[in-house]
This record gives sequence, structure tokens and C-alpha cells, in this order.
Amino acid sequence: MKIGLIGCGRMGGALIEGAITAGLVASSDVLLSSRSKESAQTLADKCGAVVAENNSQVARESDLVLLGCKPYQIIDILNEISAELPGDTCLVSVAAGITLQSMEGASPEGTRIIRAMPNTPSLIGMGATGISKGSHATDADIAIAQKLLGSVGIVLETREDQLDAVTGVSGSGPAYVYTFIEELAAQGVKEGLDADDALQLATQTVIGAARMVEQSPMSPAELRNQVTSPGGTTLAGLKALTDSGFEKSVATGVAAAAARSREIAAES
Ligand SMILES: NC(=O)C1=CN([C@@H]2O[C@H](COP(=O)(O)OP(=O)(O)OC[C@H]3O[C@@H](n4cnc5c(N)ncnc54)[C@H](O)[C@@H]3O)[C@@H](O)[C@H]2O)C=CC1
Ligand SMILES: O=C(O)[C@@H]1CCC=N1
Repeated sequence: MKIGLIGCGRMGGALIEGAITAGLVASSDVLLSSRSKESAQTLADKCGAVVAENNSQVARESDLVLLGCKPYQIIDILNEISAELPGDTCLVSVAAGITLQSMEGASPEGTRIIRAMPNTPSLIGMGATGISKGSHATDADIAIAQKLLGSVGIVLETREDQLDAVTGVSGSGPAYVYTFIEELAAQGVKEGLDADDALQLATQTVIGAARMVEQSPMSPAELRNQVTSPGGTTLAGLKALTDSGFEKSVATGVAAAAARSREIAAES
């Protein structure tokens, strides 16, 4: 299988590096292009992939092309590569908010497109991705996209109208978790810990708690109860978190990201 990447930024780079590291594709079978050849070359130097002459070459020579550019660049790029489409190439867009309908409308009839919402932990094989199938994409296309994205994490096939929610929860989610870790560690320092120790403790706590949710038959609420002794420290901490609007903050954060995804769709 030959995989192409148009737009060698943070997300596209994470997926390609992750897929090569996972052994899904040989680096020599990966073709890259970006607006500046330098960013394609930087990624090629890191992962051994091949830099193409231009976006059209990537579209022409790949079985699957990942569109890793910014949402507002997607339609221009589809126009640019349309001479190579529909051809044999299946497109997978990771752009937030850009709908299958608008991508299909900007492509020749019959173009096979899959819309995906991954996240950056894909770089270390811990990604979480939602995918939806365009009207011309086949079951074989979904299978190949599942294989690619599944090589770097979990993949859930969802309805397209659920991808805004996927964006709010897992696409943008790593940034919320980094903020949480940052704050947990910062307060640890204020309470007297060394900065390195605080960051290590905060990070391991998030990893450990996430693994407990993943591996235990108990729900998050039941697991929380196990930590919370009557009259103890956790109860005091949880009450202060709730009184400060913790749950509401998380809910409004997810809602705002999902709303922004819908807004991008409406703008495009
Ligand atoms: N960063 C993240 O956590 C996630 C990003 N996404 C989506 O991934 C896409 C890329 O986001 P990032 O990687 O964060 O942005 P980025 O700015 O790091 O990457 C965009 C890349 O596209 C390239 N590019 C721009 N115009 C181009 C053109 N005409 N032809 C070829 N390449 C072109 C740029 O040179 C750059 O390397 C966005 O659509 C975003 O919605 C999706 C899920 C998570
Ligand atoms: O911030 C963004 O728009 C992209 C999409 C999801 C995560 N990053």
C-alpha cells in the first residue's frame, strides 16, 4: 500500500510517523508534500519517507492520501489535485469541520472520501479517531483507513454528524488533559513539591487513573468512590473542585470545541 500525505504539519506528521513506527507501511512507500518543501523535507528526514514534487504527484501515486492541511485549505487543494481524481486514490481528510458534502462538491463525481477526526497521541500509538464514510467510498476504503488509523490507536466509525462531538471530546481533548496536568503540577509546586517531582506525580496519576478506567469493570464514578474516604482529603478536594465549577468547565469546553467544529462547517 502506498500512502500519501498532503500537508506535513503536526497532525499529518503524527499519523504518518506513527504508521511507519507501527510497521503498517514502509517509509519508502510514503510520499509527502506540503506548501513549503522544507516542512515535507523535515518530516522525511525524521521518518524516511519520500518528498514528492507537488500535491498532484502525491494524489496520482498513492492508494490513500491523507489531507493533513488546515480546514480552510482543503477546498483549494481538492481543486489543485482534481485532475488526478477520482482515479484509484482514496482521500482521507482530518480537517476539523469540513464536511464530506463540501469535499465531494469540490471533487470530480465519484471521488472516494473519508472524513476522520484523529488526535495527536497517534504519534505514540495511543490515538483516538472517529471516521465517517463519504457517499462514494467503499467498504474496502473504510477498511484501509481503519487499518492506517488503527495502527496508531483506536478507531470508531461514527455518523458524520457525530464528528463534531468526537472533535470536542478526543480531537481537542489532549489539550484539556495537558492543561489539567499543568495545573495539577503547578499547585503541587505551590504546596511544596519540586517542579520535576510534581510533573512526574501529576502525569503518572493521569496515566494510572486512565488505565484504571480502561481495565477495571467499575465505572469512573465507582472508581472515584474508592478513592474518597468519608471525611477525608479527596472529599475535601472534590467538593472544592465542584464548588469552583470543575464539571461545568469541562462541559463548556467540550461544547465550545464541538460548536466551533459546526461553525467551520457552516463557513465552508
Ligand atoms: N493538531 C491536532 O491536534 C489535530 C488537527 N486536526 C486537523 O489536522 C489539520 C492540520 O492541523 P495541524 O497539523 O495542527 O496544522 P499544521 O499547521 O501543523 O499543518 C498544516 C500543514 O499543511 C501545510 N499546507 C498548507 N497549505 C498547503 C497546500 N496548499 N498544500 C500542501 N500543504 C499545505 C502546511 O505547510 C502545514 O505543514 C487541520 O485540518 C486540523 O483541523 C485534526 C485532529 C487533531
Ligand atoms: O484545534 C483544532 O482545530 C484541531 C482540531 C482538533 C484538534 N486540533
